[in-house]
Amino acid sequence: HTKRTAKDYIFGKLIGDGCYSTVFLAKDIHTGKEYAIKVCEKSHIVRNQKVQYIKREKDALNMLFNVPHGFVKLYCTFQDEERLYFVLSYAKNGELLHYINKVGSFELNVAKFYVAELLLALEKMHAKGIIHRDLKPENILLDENMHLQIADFGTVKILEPEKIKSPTPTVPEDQDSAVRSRKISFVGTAQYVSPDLLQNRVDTRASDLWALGCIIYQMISGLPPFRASNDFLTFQKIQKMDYEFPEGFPAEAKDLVEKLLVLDHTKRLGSSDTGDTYESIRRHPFFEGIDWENIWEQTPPKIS
Ligand SMILES: NC(=O)Nc1ccc2c(c1)=C(Cc1cc(-c3cccc(C(=O)NCCN4CCCCC4)c3)c[nH]1)C(=O)N=2
Repeated sequence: HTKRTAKDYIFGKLIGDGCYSTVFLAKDIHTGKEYAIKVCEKSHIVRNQKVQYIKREKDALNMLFNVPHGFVKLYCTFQDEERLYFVLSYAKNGELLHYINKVGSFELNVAKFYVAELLLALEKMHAKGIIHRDLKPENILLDENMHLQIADFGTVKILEPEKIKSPTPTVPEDQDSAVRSRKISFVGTAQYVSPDLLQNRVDTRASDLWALGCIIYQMISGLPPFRASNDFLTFQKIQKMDYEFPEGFPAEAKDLVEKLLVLDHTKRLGSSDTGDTYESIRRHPFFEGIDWENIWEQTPPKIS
């Protein structure tokens, strides 16, 4: 069909809001299909020097379009005088955070299921050299069948092809700075940002593995491990590894979290895995009983 414009959609409720974008539920007037349309104000993007982030988001989403499960899809983009539009999958059941807050904390079988789907999605993303850098329960969505979809690729780093296979971290220079300085102009959401990103300005796939550890902790306890009244104090807690497990936190989950929340990113579980799967994480006893080959076809356990 011809290039879409905003006139091809009926815009509905606001379903997401960020510093540089607003996400609306929208219906395609020709097909009746529902989408999430992410709208970015051009002037705001340019003024805040975020053009690179928008380009990387589109590249990452295009790289992931043919991965059948685990990610929102980018169907098309268009623009008008003032705005950029990304037509994305509508994950009808919204944010994982909503469910964690609604039930307080997940039962172990529910946490195990969603952590396994999240790990499979991370494997696909990292195998293509895409580091998300802002994984958190707000960016993890649930589709109409309650399967997981990672959203918001506005913070990604895309490794050059020659660096994709290397198990060692990427060199400190960052795509965010024009010169090969060690400054990283981007840091994710305080509660989930890795110490390596905070300290020596290196963001690698292991940064996402740190966030995975934080998300597992939060699914089971209801709150992220590192939290304080402001971001600076949160960063301090992260760098001092100042967190503890609540009474009754399941032993296997505790062991897995402790193997992911490791200050040295080269020693994090999975950091030394070289293939396209995190075998050392898949083998952990926490995942006992997970059917890795068929999980996307299974009916997710009820969140209650
Ligand atoms: N920054 C980004 O890129 N953000 C994005 C990108 C893509 C995207 C995205 C965000 C989405 C966010 C989203 C938000 C919601 C949502 C928000 C608020 C309410 C509801 C809602 O009521 N859904 C109906 C089912 N609910 C589910 C939750 C319990 C009550 C009943 C959905 C659904 N999907 C989405 O579906 N697709």
